[in-house]
Amino acid sequence: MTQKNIYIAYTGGTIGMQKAEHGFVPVAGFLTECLNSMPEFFREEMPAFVLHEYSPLIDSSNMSPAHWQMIADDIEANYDKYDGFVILHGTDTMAFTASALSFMLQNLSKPVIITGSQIPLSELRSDGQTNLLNALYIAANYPVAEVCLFFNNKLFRGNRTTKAHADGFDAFASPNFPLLLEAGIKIRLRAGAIAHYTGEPLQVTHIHPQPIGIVTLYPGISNEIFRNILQQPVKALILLTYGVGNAPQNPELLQTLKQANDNGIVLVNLTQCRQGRVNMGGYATGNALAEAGFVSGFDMTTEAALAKLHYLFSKNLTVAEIRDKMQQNLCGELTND
Ligand SMILES: NC(=O)C[C@H](N)C(=O)O
Repeated sequence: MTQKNIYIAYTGGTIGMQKAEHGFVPVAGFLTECLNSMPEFFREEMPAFVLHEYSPLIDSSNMSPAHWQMIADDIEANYDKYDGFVILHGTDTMAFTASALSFMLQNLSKPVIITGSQIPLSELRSDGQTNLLNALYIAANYPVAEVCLFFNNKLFRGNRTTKAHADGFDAFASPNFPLLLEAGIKIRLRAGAIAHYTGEPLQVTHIHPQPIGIVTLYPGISNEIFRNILQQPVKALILLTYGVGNAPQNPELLQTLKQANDNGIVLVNLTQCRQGRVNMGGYATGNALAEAGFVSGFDMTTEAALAKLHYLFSKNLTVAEIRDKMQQNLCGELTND
């Protein structure tokens, strides 16, 4: 069997960091040096790989849509030369990048796996080696052709993930979608499907940063907050509602929201619960939001909804089309049936 060849796009994050005066920071060249000193990465069962280090390397708290574009363009430029792609990324905004790339990279017939670590690769007890080693091995041997996130022995659908633990190794969760694959003593495919070549070329959508508001409801929230956030140039509001999509039936608040909708702002209802989905027909308090113009985000994560809005607003679509597509399942990001 010919050895597979994997492209690693190294954007930064804890995995390649070193301790500095004010805390951990990424250091150019350091990760390659660490990897070269670890024979496990060069065993014959492992795929060949090249590592492309970005400059500057960043803590993922500094990620922006321009970086998502840089990663998507990098994959596109190297797409035909490699069997799969691993993106090394900080954990803080990994779920946002995974979600954005899932919309930006259409017709994938090769795996794109994002991973990183909670402890730098060079430190004692690092989770970086397991995460990267497995991501490379899975990209070569279990090529699930979608944007995935690998962490703590679990392969997730990228646009279903959220960072769920600030300082544990089990840092990611996919509350509304099963694992694609589990790496125990045996590697077992769960909801993931192994890639088959579709013949369709990769299609990359260019996205532009969009002004989008996100508000979490809480008892007593004032209408002033909404009036402020719904000013120009905001194009969409994600409201993190109670339970299955409920909000207080405050006439002034509902009028502010309805006015925003009439002004062409896309209003998306997501639940602030960790798991489950929005059903605005469940209670009068949810129905009032539907009447004000809210569309249901069903069981999307906030990360996926935000990335999807960026994606849709970057295409030449009308507001009505965007509202419509927010409720459709475009690439496995939501369940609406
Ligand atoms: N574990 C990590 O990678 C956290 C780091 N602050 C980052 O997101 O880049």
